[in-house]
Amino acid sequence: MDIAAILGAIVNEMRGIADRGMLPGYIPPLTQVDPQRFGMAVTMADGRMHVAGDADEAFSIQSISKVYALMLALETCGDPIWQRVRQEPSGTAFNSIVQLESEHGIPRNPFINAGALVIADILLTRFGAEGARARFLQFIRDRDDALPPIAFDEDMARVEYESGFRNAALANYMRTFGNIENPVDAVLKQYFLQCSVTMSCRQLAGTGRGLMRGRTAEPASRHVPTVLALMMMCGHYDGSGAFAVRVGLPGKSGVGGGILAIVPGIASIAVWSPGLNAQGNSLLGTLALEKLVRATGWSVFTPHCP
Ligand SMILES: NC(=O)CC[C@H](N)C(=O)O
Repeated sequence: MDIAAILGAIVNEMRGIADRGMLPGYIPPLTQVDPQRFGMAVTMADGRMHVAGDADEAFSIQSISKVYALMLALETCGDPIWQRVRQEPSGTAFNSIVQLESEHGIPRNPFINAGALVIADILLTRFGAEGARARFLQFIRDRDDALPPIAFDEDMARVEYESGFRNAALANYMRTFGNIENPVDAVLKQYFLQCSVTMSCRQLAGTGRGLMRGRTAEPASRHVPTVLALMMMCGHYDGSGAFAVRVGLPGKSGVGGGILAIVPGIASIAVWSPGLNAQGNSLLGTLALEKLVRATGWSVFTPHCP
């Protein structure tokens, strides 16, 4: 299968599409990004990397960071984290507050904002403020040591901190149920820093290698199947069902327009197109993944031999 040719064709097709979705107006720096940008990268289990379009341009990974935060929390704090965040799809927007009241401050899953705030709180309790920042960044860097340095975008984190009233409300509300242990301020700072990490598609696909669990990959974490199951069910918020139907891969989106998708045992895929659909997921990113999966037969719901 000629993955490079498939990616090249998809990039060409995407260039010609006029409706590129909406930029997220509530995070001002993200409205400055050129919606014409489009990149894709695929890392295969044998280590080969294929890239196309703007695959080396760094973008804000935003909620894709929730995957790494969850993995770090699972690997360092283990299954007790599931007492504070559940494993169920929410069916609500990424920043929704409605379920928290009737569900006593326990978020549905770690990929909606409320759940990710709890995970940030867990990391803060475990490592302290300085330690949690450092461990988080190191954890991503350790996913692929061939990568150029990955960093926080401190300006992005500050802007979100100054205007993130909804996230502040979520954290304060959960604190009233005792499900946030640290000062809300510190939790928000940790969460926004995590969201602010910038990476290119090439880097993002590289950091997904551990989730792909290719035959040549390093020993996989026992938590990988859990993380992939949650990505499939919850990785696109109230668009997760449609994403599973259209693409058929565990994936995680961010409002920066990136999506990380995993073909277990076969490939780690990153796509970036800044315009979003109504659920806040990359409009063309989703379409491109649909096309890639159709061309390769990589949906986990399609029988295939690696
Ligand atoms: N879906 C997302 O990427 C949301 C992340 C963003 N930092 C927020 O908290 O709103």
